[in-house]
Amino acid sequence: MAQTASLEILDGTPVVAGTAYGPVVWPGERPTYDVGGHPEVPESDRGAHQQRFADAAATVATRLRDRASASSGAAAEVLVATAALAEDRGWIGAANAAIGAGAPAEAAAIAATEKFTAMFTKLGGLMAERVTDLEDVRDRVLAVLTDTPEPGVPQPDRPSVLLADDLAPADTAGLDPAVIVALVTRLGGPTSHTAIIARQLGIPCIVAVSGLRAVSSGVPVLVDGSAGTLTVAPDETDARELVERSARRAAEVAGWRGPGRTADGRSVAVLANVADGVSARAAVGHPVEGVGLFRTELAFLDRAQAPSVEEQTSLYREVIDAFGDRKVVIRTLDAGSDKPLGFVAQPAEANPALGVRGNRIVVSHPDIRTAQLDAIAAAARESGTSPWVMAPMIAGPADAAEFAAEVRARGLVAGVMIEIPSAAILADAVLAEVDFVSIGTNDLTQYTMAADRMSAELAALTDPWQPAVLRLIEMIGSAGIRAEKPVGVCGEAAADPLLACVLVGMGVTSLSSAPAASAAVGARLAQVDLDQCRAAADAALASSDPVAARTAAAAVLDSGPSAP
Ligand SMILES: C=C(OP(=O)(O)O)C(=O)O
Repeated sequence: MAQTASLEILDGTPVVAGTAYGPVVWPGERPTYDVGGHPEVPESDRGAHQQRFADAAATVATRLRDRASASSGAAAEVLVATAALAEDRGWIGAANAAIGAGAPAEAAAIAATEKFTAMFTKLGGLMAERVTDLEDVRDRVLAVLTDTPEPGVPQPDRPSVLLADDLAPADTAGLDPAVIVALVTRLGGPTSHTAIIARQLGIPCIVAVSGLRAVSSGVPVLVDGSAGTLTVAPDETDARELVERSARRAAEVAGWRGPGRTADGRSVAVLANVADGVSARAAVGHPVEGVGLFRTELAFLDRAQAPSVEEQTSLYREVIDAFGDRKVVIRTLDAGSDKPLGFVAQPAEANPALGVRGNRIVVSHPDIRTAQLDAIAAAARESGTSPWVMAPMIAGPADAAEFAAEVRARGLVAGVMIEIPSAAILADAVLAEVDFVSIGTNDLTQYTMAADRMSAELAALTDPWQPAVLRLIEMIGSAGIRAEKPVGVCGEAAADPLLACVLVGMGVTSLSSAPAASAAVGARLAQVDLDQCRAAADAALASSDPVAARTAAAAVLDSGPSAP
């Protein structure tokens, strides 16, 4: 818990952006049952207890399904999944076994749940996040068995902030965003059901906040879903102003249609990352100006045989056709490491992220790259367009020159990803060999920080705001300015509106990310001018850690466009 002169600020993991202010409400008490306080059930009554348990579980499942029918989207899916837990054969079987050994139905519900939650917790990750769901089912069954009210979230009489240890899907799915203006939980991760439904409802949300239990019902709090902070008893006028500012920003994002440019008119293409024709056609519905990264390997992950040139041509046509004459950047297969391809036979590697990955397969499988470039060239000819083509995992100018020669021999525009620190350090020499570069910040961060991008434990290290990563990006951006060649970013960093402005200040000319992020990025860029972006980049670069870099950049960017 951070503490300023008079304010307590709790930190957590940000899940849904937005700012909200209101008094705290906590969910009501869950039903209790004293397991030890009941005698063993005589054998003759055990059948009746098994029936009571089965009826109670069926009642809970039916109620959850009825609520699912009255909901939609993720909320409905989550409620159906929770109903299925109430009917789970393994869980019911464990309860029947406990009753068979003499436990009353109530104690059996508790024992069966304990057995499964222990197992889920041991498995960790997504399974561990299902513990809350099963405990909720248990409490609902207990409520039916003990004839007490169903547990759940209170209905406050004014807009309030809901705090909880964790919320069961059935609680979250029924929330009214007009009454519950923010959600903050002590437990849970960004993929928990609380998080999924908060996203669907658009309720600002933070999870994994320690110290939350010390905040009592009725205390006013300010929730910042972007920063992941909860401020206890803030100044009311300041808090309301921050909420209004956040609402204005949300409206600007909703209304942003592109094209990407700063307030003073510097064009920055806002592009989409896609995986195939389906995702490309979906991306067209967002305010994007084209495709900045077509991850071609994702279409072939389950294939044992290499796709033919014809099949590839038609896949590439689908993406090109979705965008008409707009820009499309196609990346050659990024095979290996976390994306192994069955048709790229590779001996087992002790350390695949540092192994034969991406463009490096050309040494052992030159025919695969040749076929892919031929297919891209055919798609370009057939569509009468000129897609840009780039290779992943390029270590330096020699790799870049070899790849560019192959691409240009087919009349296509040649570029490379910069995601290995060596290529960033040699950015001038790399740019001399190609027409453009695109920075893969996910891998650049992984390789710069020597931290596996898949590791939740190392999340603080795999943060693209790490000053060392920013320094490398700045080196690439400056090299692009000197070479007068485009420098894009196509990693997740391009989806962070604040970081996007910093990247532009470093010389980045296009930003490509999940299409859903495009409006927030474009709207933020439209609020700042290029000098501000440069000043924000300088402020971030002068910082010694990622949190300080973000704070310093935000201070510059939030100060409004610089004077003309
Ligand atoms: C865009 C990138 O590539 P990948 O597909 O490996 O995320 C990156 O590394 O930033």
